[in-house]
Amino acid sequence: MKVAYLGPIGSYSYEAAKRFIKDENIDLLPCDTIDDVFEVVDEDEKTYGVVPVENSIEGSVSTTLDNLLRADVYIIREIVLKVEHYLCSRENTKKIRSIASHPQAFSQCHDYLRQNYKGAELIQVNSTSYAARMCAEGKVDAAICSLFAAKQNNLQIIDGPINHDNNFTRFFVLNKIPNFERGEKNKTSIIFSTYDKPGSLYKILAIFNLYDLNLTKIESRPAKTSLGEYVFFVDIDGFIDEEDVSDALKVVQRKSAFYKLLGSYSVITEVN
Ligand SMILES: O=C(O)C(=O)C[C@]1(C(=O)O)C=C[C@@H](O)C=C1
Repeated sequence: MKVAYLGPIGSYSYEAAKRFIKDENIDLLPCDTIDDVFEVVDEDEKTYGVVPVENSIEGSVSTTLDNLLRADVYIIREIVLKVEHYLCSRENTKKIRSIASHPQAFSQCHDYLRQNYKGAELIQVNSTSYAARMCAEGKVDAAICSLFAAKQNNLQIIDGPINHDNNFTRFFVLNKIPNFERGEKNKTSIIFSTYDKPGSLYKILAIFNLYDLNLTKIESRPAKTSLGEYVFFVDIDGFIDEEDVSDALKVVQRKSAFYKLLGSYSVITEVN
């Protein structure tokens, strides 16, 4: 068994992957992009994948949602981590003209950057740990990354945490096999689309109401078929083996133009 994650070592996805494997001696496989993580999971049922899906400040990671729509993989676990970003550099200097990080991390530090580094060039890269590596190689003046990534790359901490308060990211663990395992806190995720008729979304939502199910998230994304066509991502409080959940989903499936079960999984929340 292997666990693929958005690398290199020291990304928040790496932290989430470590929470998933606990102390077991399992190979971690760093990938350059979220697309690559989905690809390796889709190709090999022995490989698990860890991807970020949603942040409490910046919202959904659209690449992850789009891959969930496309790929033939399932969500088997959710991991929630508190995310704390630091501004790091090779030297303890205030002269910072270029800063590298992941776009999500820049957004999570938006106010700090506006107040302190308004003129700096912000260079978007694939992950915060990649940004740390670039900084160590002298390609940028600073990086926004975790303490662990800074340490891995021998960087000095200039400031931090520099993110907005209440900064949490949800990660999904993916696998090709729908090996759904219930835990203490469980969720079930689906994607559906409606027919283009008055009240069609309302009628689907009425099914969840009828079965007294709590939705923890609903989000629309372009269906990528034509402009104005959408799919809806829904997370439900509850596990697929609960009668109300499985009965409701049977009806939702019957009434939807498109339906996909993404997974039923337990949630691990680690907020330090
Ligand atoms: O760049 C990383 O370290 C990641 O794991 C990606 C990611 C994200 O895409 O949301 C993960 C957590 C943080 O919210 C910022 C970046």
